[in-house]
Amino acid sequence: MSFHSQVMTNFVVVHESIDKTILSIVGLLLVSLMFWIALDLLGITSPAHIKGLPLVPSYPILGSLPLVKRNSFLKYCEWASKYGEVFQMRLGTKIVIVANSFQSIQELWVKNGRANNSRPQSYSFHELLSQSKVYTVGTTPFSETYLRKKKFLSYSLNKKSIDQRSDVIDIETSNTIFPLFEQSLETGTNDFEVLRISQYFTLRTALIFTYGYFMDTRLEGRKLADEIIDVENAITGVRAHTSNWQDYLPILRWLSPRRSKEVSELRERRSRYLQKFYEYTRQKLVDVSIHERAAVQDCLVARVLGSNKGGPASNNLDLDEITSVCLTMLSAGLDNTGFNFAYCIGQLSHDKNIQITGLQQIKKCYGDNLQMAWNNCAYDMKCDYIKAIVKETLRQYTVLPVSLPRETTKDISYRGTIIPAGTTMFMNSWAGNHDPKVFKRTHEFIPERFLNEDLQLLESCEGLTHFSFGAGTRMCTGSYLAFREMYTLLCKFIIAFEITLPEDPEMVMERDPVKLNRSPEAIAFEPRPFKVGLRIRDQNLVLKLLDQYTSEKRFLNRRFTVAQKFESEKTPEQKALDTRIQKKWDAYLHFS
Ligand code: HEM
Repeated sequence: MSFHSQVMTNFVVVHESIDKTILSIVGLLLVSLMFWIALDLLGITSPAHIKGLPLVPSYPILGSLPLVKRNSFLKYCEWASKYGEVFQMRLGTKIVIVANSFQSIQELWVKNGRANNSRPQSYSFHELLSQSKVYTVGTTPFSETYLRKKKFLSYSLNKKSIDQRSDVIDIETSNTIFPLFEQSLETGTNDFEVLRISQYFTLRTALIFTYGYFMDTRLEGRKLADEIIDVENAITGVRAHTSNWQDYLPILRWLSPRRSKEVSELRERRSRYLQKFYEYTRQKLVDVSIHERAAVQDCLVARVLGSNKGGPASNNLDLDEITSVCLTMLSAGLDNTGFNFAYCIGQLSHDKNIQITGLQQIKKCYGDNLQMAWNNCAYDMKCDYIKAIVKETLRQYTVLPVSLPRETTKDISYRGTIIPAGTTMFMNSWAGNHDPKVFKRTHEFIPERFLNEDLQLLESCEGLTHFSFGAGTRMCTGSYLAFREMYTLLCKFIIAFEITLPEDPEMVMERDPVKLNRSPEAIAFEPRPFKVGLRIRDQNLVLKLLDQYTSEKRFLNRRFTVAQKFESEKTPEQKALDTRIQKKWDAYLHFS
């Protein structure tokens, strides 16, 4: 046999043996899969169902996962009309209950609030993203640490605390609108994208409340602001309820290393800016200059670190808990408030009448001098019509169409069925907010549905009127802040501009939140890019406001002038504190 044919023969033999090995592995996998399916169909590996609640269609092993990957809330609405307003579904190894009507949500979330008060842990979010076990307050399961963080945050975000810091909202809403004036006056531009603008606003406000950090998103702060918005936005993808299959099928965790890498990169990027801000505040607090300390003394971190005595339990928080609270402040409203506000302005660009009534009602509350209205709206929230527009935006848009998931900590008795402790529950807030039994012409944008004939808020509308902030014991802690931010920004937009459709028909906002959504697999509705026309109503008013703004800005710059303190000037106590906190951060962050 020639050398060549010898090599060929060996090659064929080796090849055949590899083929056989592959075939045997594939065969083994197939047999195992069949065996697994058989066990599953016999109910041996499938999770136990809850007796007495309708169970929706599902596949072996996967359950309903393939059916609810995109726009799950619409599938739930479809199933609710077939099987009943509350049903159970199987997601991989879990059973989940879904509530789909105004009444059933009230019953399961409000009436049974004490039993329905924890959060389930998910692999993607709690293990991959938050390896250091620092997650937001809203995703922390019910526990001692949750109660400590919640108590501190509730105190910081209650009506009284926010009322005391209305000046921040006042200034930052002006900081949002004045650049639009300037751009409009200088370049004659009318068409603007409001989404990023409102995200910058929410971020700046959160940074001041949390760290006493003033960010100029027009200039040097923009790059960092974009980084934060992008990271937080990518993280909402990781938090999606039903599109991360590895959360429900542990076997898939072995098969998705790429996802793990992406998630750990997000975690590191997030850690970097959290540390930067925390360091900023800490440095300012030990500064000898009164001005430097004054700039940060009212913020949350200052309260925790003890320079400001106000607030309960603040000294009991450890570093992980402080980080969790700060993270919550930064991330919880960023997309939610920004997306809602952008949607609201997009709606108004379609509806001139709402703007005309809005302006009339603002004048009715504050008099014809609109400068007065501009200067006061952040402090007194007097105009019910504007409140109704904000409420209708929250209801109609329902930025989290399926609210944050819950886990029961006690048994719940629901219409003859026992829902055991440890069950995961989804609130279909989209369905609750569009329940035709409660909201007539439910898919239309009608602020008047919350008002009486005199355009005053209906008494029944002072309380829980929609589920966009959730409901019950774990309802959104930042709802008052978010509402006030949206109210003030909206008042000022209506005072300043006539809001029209943009010149480019391609950029007109789609009014249906479902069609407008660019990421049907994510936890939140995220509007596709759109523009609105913003035409200045009254140039004289704008000039007066700009004048006032320039002097306010000068005042602010004086108050918060940044001056770096030299290490050599620090007292030994200040240095010791620095080292102690730095050590903790190093241990926590493991920076590359
Ligand atoms: C329009 C803006 C916002 C919307 C639509 C929104 C919506 C929600 C929803 C649906 C929940 C889950 C509630 C539940 O399980 O019943 C939640 C929880 C929470 N939100 Fe918001 N949120 C907004 C803004 C904010 C802001 C600005 C903050 C703080 C700065 C905040 C802080 C929280 C916290 C701490 C929780 C967790 C509450 C807990 O688990 O005890 N939210 N939010």
